[in-house]
Amino acid sequence: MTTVLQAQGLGKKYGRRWALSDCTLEVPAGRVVGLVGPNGAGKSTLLNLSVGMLTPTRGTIEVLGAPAGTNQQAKIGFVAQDTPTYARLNVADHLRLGARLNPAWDDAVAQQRIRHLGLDPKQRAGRLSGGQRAQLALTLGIAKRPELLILDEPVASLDPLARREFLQDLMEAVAEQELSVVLSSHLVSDVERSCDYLVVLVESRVQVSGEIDTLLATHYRLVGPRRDEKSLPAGQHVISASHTDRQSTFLIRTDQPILDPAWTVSQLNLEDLVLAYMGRSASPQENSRPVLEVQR
Ligand SMILES: Nc1ncnc2c1ncn2[C@@H]1O[C@H](COP(=O)(O)OP(=O)(O)OP(=O)(O)O)[C@@H](O)[C@H]1O
Repeated sequence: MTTVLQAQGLGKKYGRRWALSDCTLEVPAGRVVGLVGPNGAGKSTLLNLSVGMLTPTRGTIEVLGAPAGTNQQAKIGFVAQDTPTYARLNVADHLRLGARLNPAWDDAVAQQRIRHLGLDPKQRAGRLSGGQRAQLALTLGIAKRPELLILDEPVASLDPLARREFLQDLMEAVAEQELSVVLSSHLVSDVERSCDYLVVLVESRVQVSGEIDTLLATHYRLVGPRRDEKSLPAGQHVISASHTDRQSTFLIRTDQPILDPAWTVSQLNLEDLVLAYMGRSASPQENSRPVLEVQR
């Protein structure tokens, strides 16, 4: 399997309002994918569609080679944004339930994580803190040993140390088993630390997707005398532009060497890159180039 998630013209409508519309996306297998985008971009809607919790209004979505929601439950781990647990069941009950429902359940991993987190097996989930509940839900997701683990803002409620440890656990799980991960996050630093593939979603549209190393190696900041963006060579795709009276700054994507000596050229870090693509929604009329043209 080369693709774990494939969406084509995918849309979801609530009443008259589109939560996601015309989303086209392909996620390769064996990656840790960071799904990033502003509030309301449609990330949770996309992830819920991918596990069959929602059904598309339009378009298609395939997960692990089959339409989303069709008999894939054993192969997919999903931790929703509100990290659902059963309030009246205790921690040990959750592990027992996990073992009962999941054929590939790894009890040693589950027990070890619970011990390491210092969670009391007899504590009811309803009495855990928000962060502890998130840790319990994440433990269930990892111990299930899925082929694909989908996490909707998994670390949002964790303290910084717990966040780092969780991402470390996740990377270990990825290294040990053939696991693909898609996680949404607002924290670019966490994406940088744990993901090797990036998808930026803005207003339902994939603005850019690709291997993070490749993206970083092909994006540049050009600063130099004021220029019109139309004067740039055809292979230099402008992601954002800003001008003063005498100076222009362009964030561009290109595979080719930048030969013009008028430019001071620097590479972007991941945060610059993400923010540049997130900013493209602010002026859609200027952003007339089709999104996929800037994908590799
Ligand atoms: N159940 C619902 N009913 C009506 N509108 C909804 C519902 N769920 C989501 N929406 C709308 O769909 C759009 C996309 O929401 P979604 O939760 O997918 O975004 P998101 O990218 O996950 O945002 P955030 O980063 O804030 O979690 C938003 O405008 C939201 O208001």
